Amino acid sequence: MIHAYTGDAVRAAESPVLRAGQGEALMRRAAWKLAIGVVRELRSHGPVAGSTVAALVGTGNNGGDALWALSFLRRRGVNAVAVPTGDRMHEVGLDALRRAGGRVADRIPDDAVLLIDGVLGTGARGGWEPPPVPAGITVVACDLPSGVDANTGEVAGGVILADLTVTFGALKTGLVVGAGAHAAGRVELVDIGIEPYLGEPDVSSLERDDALAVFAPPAWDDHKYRRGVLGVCAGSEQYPGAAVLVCSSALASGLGMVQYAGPQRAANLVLTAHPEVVAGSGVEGKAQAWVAGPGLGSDEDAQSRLAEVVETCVDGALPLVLDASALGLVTLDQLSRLRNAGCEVVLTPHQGELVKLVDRLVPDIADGFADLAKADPVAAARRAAEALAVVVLLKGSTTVSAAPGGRTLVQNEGGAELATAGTGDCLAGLVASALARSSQGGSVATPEKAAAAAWLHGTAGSKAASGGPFGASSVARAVRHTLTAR
Ligand SMILES: NC(=O)C1=CN([C@@H]2O[C@H](COP(=O)(O)OP(=O)(O)OC[C@H]3O[C@@H](n4cnc5c(N)ncnc54)[C@H](O)[C@@H]3O)[C@@H](O)[C@H]2O)[C@@H](O)CC1
Ligand SMILES: Nc1ncnc2c1ncn2[C@@H]1O[C@H](COP(=O)(O)OP(=O)(O)O)[C@@H](O)[C@H]1O
Repeated sequence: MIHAYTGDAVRAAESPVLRAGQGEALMRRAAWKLAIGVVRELRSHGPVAGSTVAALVGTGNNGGDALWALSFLRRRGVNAVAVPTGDRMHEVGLDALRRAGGRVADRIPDDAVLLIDGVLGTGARGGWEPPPVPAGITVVACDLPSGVDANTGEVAGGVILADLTVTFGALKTGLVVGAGAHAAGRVELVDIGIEPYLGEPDVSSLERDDALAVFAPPAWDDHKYRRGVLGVCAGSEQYPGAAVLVCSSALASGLGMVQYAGPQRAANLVLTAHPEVVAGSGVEGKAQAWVAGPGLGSDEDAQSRLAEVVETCVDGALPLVLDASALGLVTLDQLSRLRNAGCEVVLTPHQGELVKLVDRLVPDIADGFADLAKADPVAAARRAAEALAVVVLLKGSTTVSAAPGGRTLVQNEGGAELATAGTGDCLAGLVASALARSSQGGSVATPEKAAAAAWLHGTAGSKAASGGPFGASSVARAVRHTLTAR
């Protein structure tokens, strides 16, 4: 598990160290590690000594770090050039650079091979427009890319895209969410001694082993009813393929049985692709969890199919994943009955679906919610989870799993290749599989199960993408290979 903290929390953790008069020592420690990162980058492209490294230097301590790092690089024979972006620079850092033989210039030299971005760090406030950055130059961001909000990952104005971000003391939430995660490139966390003062993380990310533990292989004495039986209420005359995608990904993730409930045409397609699925038109059977929604449509038939699944889950206190069409149909009454029955409920909207859902079901928080969902998906997922009292898995370039009052997880495994029709259906099948598998016990919390599915989905998406452009069926296929590469 990886943990990240808001920029504000990291600044708060720094204050006891600052109060103890250790501010300059902290900065030098950070800058030393930044310089090591820069040397490694330089080495991977060519010689260190004799190369020119420039730094864009802002007015605060982020600029101070960059100036100190340049002074250390100067000692390795690097031509170190500070380019101020404001009307002042950190005095002690500037003095260190000058003493080491570095210089100040008003523009990035033409022969610079690497640029340190030391303009803005956790002290950035509001939008910002970056100065021009030469095309193709390697960029190493100091603490976080300038233009990224350390608390949320929002990029409100311009941003300097980094190849590598060397971040100090703790991962910031802004480095693991949305535009900030994209801008940061590779992220290297370095210890500077503030770690004991950090409190609870703001968000966490599951790593491979955490996710694979949720999708563990069967025990030697398992039988099919112990490996999880999933009921699938998806597909319609109009959208039969969604049913196949949900079943394909669920089967590929390893379950004891998949039961399909839906119209004949969709059932035929499911059975053609997967004869092992038990198909019928109703919900009777041995399902231990249900997924409802992909390709369901919004007509009366869709409503009554959803209602039937909800009643089945309420009666048996079964876990339920609501996706796609079901998000536009489910009522507050159904959600509260599911909660009261003790069902695990996970909603899996993308941004647009979440905004509509909130508009329809919790108008009290709808004002400004669309802007919030865009700027701060973590806050939006948390607010919706809180208001609806269920787990919300908000899909996007970063997928956020939020529980009311619980831990928030963010997963970034998949790339934009996943933005293709039907991949959401595959994810719904995986989330439901995680719930069905654990319906026989286990101690993993619901948001973690949803995040494990997002990990598996994103990793399978990246695997599929390595073979070229793909459609959603390839994601379902890649799920098996992701799990076998344990
Ligand atoms: N938190 C920590 O433990 C440590 C922090 N350090 C560094 O200190 C940084 C924070 O330093 P500061 O608090 O000085 O903040 P920053 O250096 O991030 O930014 C503050 C400066 O930028 C200006 N500024 C803010 N928003 C702006 C905008 N939108 N447009 C133009 N100018 C803007 C402010 O007026 C101020 O001069 C961290 O990111 C990190 O690089 C390190 O020195 C080591 C330890
Ligand atoms: N830019 C992106 N980067 C990474 N993953 C993405 C991106 N865009 C979409 N995805 C992922 O692709 C899936 C799309 O799901 P969804 O929007 O429900 O599509 P559909 O309904 O067509 O299946 C989600 O898992 C989402 O997280």
